[in-house]
Amino acid sequence: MRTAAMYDAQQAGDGTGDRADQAGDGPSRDASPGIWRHLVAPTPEAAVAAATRAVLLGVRDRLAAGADRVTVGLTGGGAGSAITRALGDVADAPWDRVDLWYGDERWVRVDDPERNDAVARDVLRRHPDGIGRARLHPAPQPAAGSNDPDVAARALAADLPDRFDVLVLGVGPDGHVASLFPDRAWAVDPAADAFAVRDSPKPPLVRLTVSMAMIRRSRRVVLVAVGAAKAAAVRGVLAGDPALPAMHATGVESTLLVSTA
Ligand SMILES: O=C1O[C@H](COP(=O)(O)O)[C@@H](O)[C@H](O)[C@H]1O
Repeated sequence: MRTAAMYDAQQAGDGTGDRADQAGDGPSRDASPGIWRHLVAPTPEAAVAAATRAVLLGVRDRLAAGADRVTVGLTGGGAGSAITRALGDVADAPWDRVDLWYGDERWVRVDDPERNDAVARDVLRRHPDGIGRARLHPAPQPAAGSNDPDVAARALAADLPDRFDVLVLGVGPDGHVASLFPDRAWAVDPAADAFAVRDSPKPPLVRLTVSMAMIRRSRRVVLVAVGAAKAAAVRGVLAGDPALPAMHATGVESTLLVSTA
């Protein structure tokens, strides 16, 4: 069985230039009214710290603007998990006014360590007086009697906020964000806020993901691309390669790409 790590290793050797013909009909980055910024961090740790600060700033700014609660989307993967752990180390944030979701989830049982939200559940449990006061909204899991990912995606869509105030998205080596992969149908249903992916090139095959439309309604998007394996994807995003989902992942107010290359 191919694992997610094997997939990443294979992707690290891939260029992205040969995908220009996959452009599809998704929205272009230029269409976004948001401000787009790229921060090159000297180390992975610095990248995680910068992304973590951006999330906290987004939470504080939203509350300062008068919101009762703040909606935050987290991401799985290496850097995403490190950001979630770093957020857990921040005790003095207004966590009791924060709702947390994941931008995508693997279609596995909630006790499976492959779940993206396994990290958040662990972090919330460890910090009951800090981030443990936030409300985590787990995506549906396969269960006896409700094993249809399409039904689950509709339930997820119904549980999602109107928009994320802050959405963190890891960038895969192939330029994927959430579970929206290049060469896959990530732009076909712009009306859906979430849908099921049944042919993920990165295991597991079946996932639930927010849509590009949902991503692009976010107030602030923080894209994180850490490590040499992501360098080609970062170059592609900077070059505006429309085949890369990450290139389209912009926020309404701002978009920050944090990378190490
Ligand atoms: O499978 C996934 O991969 C991406 C990127 O992960 P990374 O380890 O390459 O940073 C992640 O953002 C997504 O949530 C996850 O499901």
